[in-house]
Amino acid sequence: MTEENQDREWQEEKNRVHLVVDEIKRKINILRSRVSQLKDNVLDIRREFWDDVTVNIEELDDRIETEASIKQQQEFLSERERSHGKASEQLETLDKLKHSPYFGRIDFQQDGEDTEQQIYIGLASVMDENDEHFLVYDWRAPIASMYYDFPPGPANYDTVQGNISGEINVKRQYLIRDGELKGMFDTGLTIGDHLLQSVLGNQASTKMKSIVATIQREQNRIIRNEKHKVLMVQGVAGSGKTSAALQRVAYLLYRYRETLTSEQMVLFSPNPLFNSYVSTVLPDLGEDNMQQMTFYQFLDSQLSEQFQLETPFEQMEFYLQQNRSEKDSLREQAMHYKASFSFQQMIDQYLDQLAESGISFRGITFRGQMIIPKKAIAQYFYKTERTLSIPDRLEQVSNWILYQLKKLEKVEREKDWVLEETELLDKADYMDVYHTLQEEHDFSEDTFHDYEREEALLRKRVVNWRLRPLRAKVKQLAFVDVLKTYRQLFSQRIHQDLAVEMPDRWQEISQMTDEYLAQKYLTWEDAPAYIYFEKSLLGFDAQRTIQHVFIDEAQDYTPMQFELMKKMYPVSRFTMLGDINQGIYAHSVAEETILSDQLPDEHERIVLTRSYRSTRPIVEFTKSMMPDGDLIQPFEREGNLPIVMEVEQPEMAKEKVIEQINHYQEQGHETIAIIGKTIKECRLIHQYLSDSVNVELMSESAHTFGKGVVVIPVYLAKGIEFDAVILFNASRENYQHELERNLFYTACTRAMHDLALFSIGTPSHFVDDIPNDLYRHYKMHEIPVKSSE
Ligand SMILES: Nc1ncnc2c1ncn2[C@@H]1O[C@H](COP(=O)(O)OP(=O)(O)OP(=O)(O)O)[C@@H](O)[C@H]1O
Repeated sequence: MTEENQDREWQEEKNRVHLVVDEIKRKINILRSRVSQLKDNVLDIRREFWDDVTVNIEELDDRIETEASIKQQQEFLSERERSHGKASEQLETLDKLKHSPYFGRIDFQQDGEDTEQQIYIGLASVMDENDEHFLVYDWRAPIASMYYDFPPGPANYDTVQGNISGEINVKRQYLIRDGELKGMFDTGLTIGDHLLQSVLGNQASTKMKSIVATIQREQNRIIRNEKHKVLMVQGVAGSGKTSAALQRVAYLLYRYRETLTSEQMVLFSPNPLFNSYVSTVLPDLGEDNMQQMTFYQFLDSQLSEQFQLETPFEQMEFYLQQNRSEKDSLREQAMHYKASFSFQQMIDQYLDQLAESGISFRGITFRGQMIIPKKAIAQYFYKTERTLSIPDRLEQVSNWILYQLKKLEKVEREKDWVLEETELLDKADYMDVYHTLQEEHDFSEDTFHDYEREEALLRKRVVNWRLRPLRAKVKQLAFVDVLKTYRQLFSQRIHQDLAVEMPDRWQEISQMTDEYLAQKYLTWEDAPAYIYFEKSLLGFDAQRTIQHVFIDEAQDYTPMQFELMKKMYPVSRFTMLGDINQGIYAHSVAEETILSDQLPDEHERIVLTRSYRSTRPIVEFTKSMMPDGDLIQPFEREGNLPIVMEVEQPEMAKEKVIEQINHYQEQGHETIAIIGKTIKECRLIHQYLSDSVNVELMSESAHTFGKGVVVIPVYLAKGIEFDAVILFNASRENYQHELERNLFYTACTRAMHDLALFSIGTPSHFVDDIPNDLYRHYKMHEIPVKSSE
């Protein structure tokens, strides 16, 4: 293109930006007055709510009419509120678009058509003044997918009517800030190395950013995938798994906007810090956040008050402790076994046995008296139809018990204690009884036996009131002693009959498990198993409204945990994202995880190998420590070589770390993480540094982090990134086991621009695997000061 043409084109594009921004501003003005009108409307309706309702409660007909009138008024108010909410959201989106209305363009010539279409792509659609043509297409529109999927040349996209093919003649990126065109580039194969370079070169933020302008083709496959019930993504560190997952949520909310809402989606995240880290992405995209929770919160909500539940981080701290006792190593073995598929099979087989015999029941007592002994309940249960599931059979038992309670109720009403307790009834009960009597009079005109009738009604109330909690418990199937039944699994008698693989020291493991259960303490490895067992026995209270479940850091989930989720969310689709190299729980190294497992369901697997987060030197360094590291490709972004600094003792490390922090801050790094292996180590680091540097300690309870320097254990830094990372003690002593390799790798891959490893003593052998030219190695010796005599 000649320079003159270039200038002309630049001017045209500049003018177009102004034109679109002007149209957006015009729309904002109209919308603003509509929003304020709707707001006044809503306030007026609320203020005058009762004026417009006909209230008359004298007669039955009047009451019905009053109710209808209230309902009508309520519906009118809700409709206005909804319209106001919708218009306010549109206004917010337009406010964003006014600064940057679009970021991309493709010129597409559809096969068989004469004219080409210019498709401008932005955060949301904008129509022209007459609502006839798109000035901007939403990035999620079907036609916009070609922007992410194809370089200039032949291209196609799917629509509801079928696939449409043609030719992309121009593919262009724009940088528009404050409503002004700042730059534009014609792009080739990948979307704007230019733009991506500049985005990735920015400082890390304490909140995750949206990537719509630079989504890569392989990420787009994740975002728009709709074929399979289970989508599984194995992506290397920093490959954009979380980013793609969040854009996918936004995509689905757009694609199914008539039927899907953010409340019907759940994201399982690794820790509460991560929750807040990603919380701004969807609102930035103009969508509401989906539900977010950790698996711990999920389990905790299921266990209610029954148990004390160990957190995954407590388990991790246990696992990482240096000096282990004999009992500790037994628990370690138990942790592996309980994460295995064999253990799930053991539970399933045990459940099969329980269908024949062995469930422990609780007898039903009323006022201290046994009314239905557990033996009778067991007998009734084991007489029910065996082809039915256990939960269905228990439902039958529940109905039978409720029927017995009904019979009992009649007998109890006549007893003396009931009369005594009528005095305990409150005023409202007496009033109710009085009204009932009055109504009865209205109908029968029979005032005879008033006193007896009142007493009978009061007696009925007392017994009903006393039986109510019992009935509720029966409905909850509390007559099944789940814990006792589960504990039987760990008694020798039961497991002898099970045809599953047992670990070497099963007997000791059983005993240990039983001891924990007796204390109502659930270790992290026991909790999913217990809930799986409980729900299989009593029935899953399935959440059928949830349509999509996203599991981030999926490599840390066991098949049993996944099984639980599938049963809790039976109609949901699953998107699972993880990295086998970042498995940091004991089981994720040795046992099956949902990423390594062959999923029985129909699923699609997408592999991401390009890492965007870190500079090329950091990726080259980190990938060299992983066995399959060759598969990891860095995005070409230059930077400093990582540093490995070996010091003799902690005092020296402290001094050097402070120097390094200062150096990073001078370079303009705003978020710096000093990563430790355990919280214990982090507390020590914090103590070392806090009198010289402003540092914040992040513990399990942390929900947000700010700019500055933080000290954080690896497991809480998961999924998050920082401008610079300092690994405090990368020594051989501290990092040696295979599980620790993953921790080590996860810590190092949190760095965007700079990475420094400090080692007190010889560095970990994971560093030995890295070629020397990929880092700078310093060894600091203390120079003995000669004392002058
Ligand atoms: N297409 C993209 N355009 C711009 N930035 C991107 C893109 N893909 C990823 N990134 C950036 O790369 C970084 C890593 O992304 P993200 O956290 O989503 O990766 P991840 O695979 O979930 O990482 P990890 O597993 O290591 O936690 C983020 O800063 C993200 O903004």
